[in-house]
Amino acid sequence: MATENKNLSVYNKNTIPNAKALRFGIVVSEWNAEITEGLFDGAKEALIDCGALEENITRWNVPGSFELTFGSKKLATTHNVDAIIAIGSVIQGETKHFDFVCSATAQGIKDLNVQLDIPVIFCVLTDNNMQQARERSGGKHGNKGTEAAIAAIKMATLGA
Ligand SMILES: Nc1c(NC[C@H](O)[C@H](O)[C@H](O)CO)[nH]c(=O)[nH]c1=O
Ligand SMILES: CC(=O)[C@@H](O)COP(=O)(O)O
Repeated sequence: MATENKNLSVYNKNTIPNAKALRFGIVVSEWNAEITEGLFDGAKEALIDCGALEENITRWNVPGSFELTFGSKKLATTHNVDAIIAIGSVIQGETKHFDFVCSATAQGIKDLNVQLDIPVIFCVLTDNNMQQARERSGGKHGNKGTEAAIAAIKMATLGA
């Protein structure tokens, strides 16, 4: 199912564990800040709506999506968190750089999920244009930050 046919912000709290005892790290890329701030707001709002305490949410900023891997690894190895949400917005430009940034970021975050003992949630939009990014960070398709927060809670409590 494509995002076109799904609202990223819809969730059923009855199916989600309470997050009161959980600690979260959120690493936010500064590229396309209009988009990444919207994703961050959606993620933070959903975490708190599901019981997380604001003081248990640690935010770090990194320059771009490519740096999300290092930032997430450093946060995970220096702070006691139960899950990390890596937030970025990559938008196609004139060159192939988009392809390399998207691939490296996805592979890097995937690798962290193999190497670390906590989940790192891939909250990186990879859009053809700004309109698509706006539609997925609080627009008509909802907010991928919300979706990522729910995934973080579910993965942090997996098997509990
Ligand atoms: N064009 C975008 C970038 N590019 C920057 C890279 O992510 C990286 O910071 C740079 O190559 C230095 O290592 N980053 C985004 O997050 N979004 C873009 O659209
Ligand atoms: C994803 C990018 O790095 C891209 O926005 C950079 O733009 P360009 O390909 O025009 O240099």
